[in-house]
Amino acid sequence: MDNLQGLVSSPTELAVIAIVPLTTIYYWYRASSQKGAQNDEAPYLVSASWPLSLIGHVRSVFWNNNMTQKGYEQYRDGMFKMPFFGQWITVASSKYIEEIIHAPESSLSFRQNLNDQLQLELLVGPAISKDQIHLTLIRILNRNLDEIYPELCEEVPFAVTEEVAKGKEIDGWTSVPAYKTVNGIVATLNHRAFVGLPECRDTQWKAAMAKDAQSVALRTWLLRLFPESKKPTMNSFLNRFSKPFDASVGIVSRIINERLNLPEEERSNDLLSWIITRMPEHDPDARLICGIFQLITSVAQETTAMTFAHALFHLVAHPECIEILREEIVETIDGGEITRESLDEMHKLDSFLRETQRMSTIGNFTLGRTALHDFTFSNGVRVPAGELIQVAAAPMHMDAAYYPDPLEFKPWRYSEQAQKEASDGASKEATKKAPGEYDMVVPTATNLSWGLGRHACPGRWYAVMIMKHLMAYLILNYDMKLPESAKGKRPVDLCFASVRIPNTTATILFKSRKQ
Ligand code: HEM
Repeated sequence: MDNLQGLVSSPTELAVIAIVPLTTIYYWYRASSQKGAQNDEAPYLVSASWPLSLIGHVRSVFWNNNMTQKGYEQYRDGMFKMPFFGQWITVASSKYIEEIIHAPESSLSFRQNLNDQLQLELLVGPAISKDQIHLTLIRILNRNLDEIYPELCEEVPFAVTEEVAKGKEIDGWTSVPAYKTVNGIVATLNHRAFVGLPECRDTQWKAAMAKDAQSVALRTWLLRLFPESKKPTMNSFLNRFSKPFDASVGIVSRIINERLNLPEEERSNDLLSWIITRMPEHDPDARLICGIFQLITSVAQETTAMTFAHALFHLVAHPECIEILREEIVETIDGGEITRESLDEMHKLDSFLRETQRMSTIGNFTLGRTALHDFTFSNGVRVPAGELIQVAAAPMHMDAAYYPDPLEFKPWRYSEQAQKEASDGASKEATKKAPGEYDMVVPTATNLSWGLGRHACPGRWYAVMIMKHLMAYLILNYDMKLPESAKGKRPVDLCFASVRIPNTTATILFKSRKQ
């Protein structure tokens, strides 16, 4: 448990971590009552016998990364079963990726898994779980990136200055808790893109959204403890005390009314307006709008903030990269401002970010699918109906079969490879087949940070745009370094359940280069 020491930054985090062992025991109890695996299912990685499997359940929460890595190495081209939140999930190796992504939704369901993880049907209703309105909205977001970009450019200096100013002055540098700072900056940027001014800078709005995100996460956690048939009753019971999105529904109602009083072409061009436009004008359901808005904001927030904070820790742990990146940025913008086009020309920056994402993949698993009926892989392994399938993404990203010197941080791994292939006549054909294969935004069969196939993250263009711009801005405008006490070492991550969370308490020192 030493990877938790010094990493808990608030009583809420402590409370959540304290609840986890109890929940784990409950999940273990529930999973132990399931019937054992049959011969045609994947082999168990750890003992499934009662009561030994409790150890496996505890390990899958606190040492999930070690456990997944062990299974990956032991069943290299195969599959194994491991405990995960009250289930025994089947974890497949890279050999089966194609079968998973090409299986129809009616047999391996992405939606069912998303619904189970987030309890969307009960908390938001069928607009997301069945009608997939979030996908329509993110498609609109992608079409509007050119319009949103200038707003983000305007917001970045404000968000960075505001968050860095909260730090402590030490010898001419400002010391800030890095992950918290990144979270604050990303939240402001997302709110600027999703709801616009003035709300994106309004502390009341941000507090309401954060409170809703927390209470919805807690409600989801609670509902997942109950069998499917009991969940609606439990949800109605909990609704007597508080309803989902209670904190923001009042503010959202006010904004809806303000916007509906404007002709459509005068409403701000943001996520909230796009949602409102898709609701019946005479009776827009503010709570439903909050639910859809909150879902998209939450998935955008956690993922982007964690990925960026990991990258920032890699940057200060490899200070030699700062000057090289700065040179590329200065040369690319050539005395002007950072633009969307210039971001496309920053190949080293792109490569640096992709390498940090490879080494610090935020989720051990990806391509999660629920088997809606018994599903049999080409190797004859059967996954029973209702069970979850995952692919071990993080171990794959550290596998020498796919990445030479996988444990070494090679920031220019992708830009150099792309350059080599472009200048190598013999491989031009291959380059043509996979344009931009090494670009950060491109999911591949060996880089699963965005998933793969038809459910690959639809928000990745937006996320990459934000992360590249923000990193370029910070490198241009700030000197950054680790405090002496870190002794040049990248702060240790918190690996909890299947998530790799950036160190929540470590600090980074910032100094404005304008002074
Ligand atoms: C660095 C940031 C991000 C990472 C690493 C990330 C990663 C992922 C991954 C791994 C998946 C699952 C893919 C699969 O299993 O095949 C996913 C799905 C999804 N992501 Fe992201 N994501 C990020 C940012 C965002 C942003 C900014 C948005 C919204 C603006 C977003 C919206 C979604 C949605 C809606 C889905 C579900 C797609 C579906 O229903 O088919 N993500 N993301």
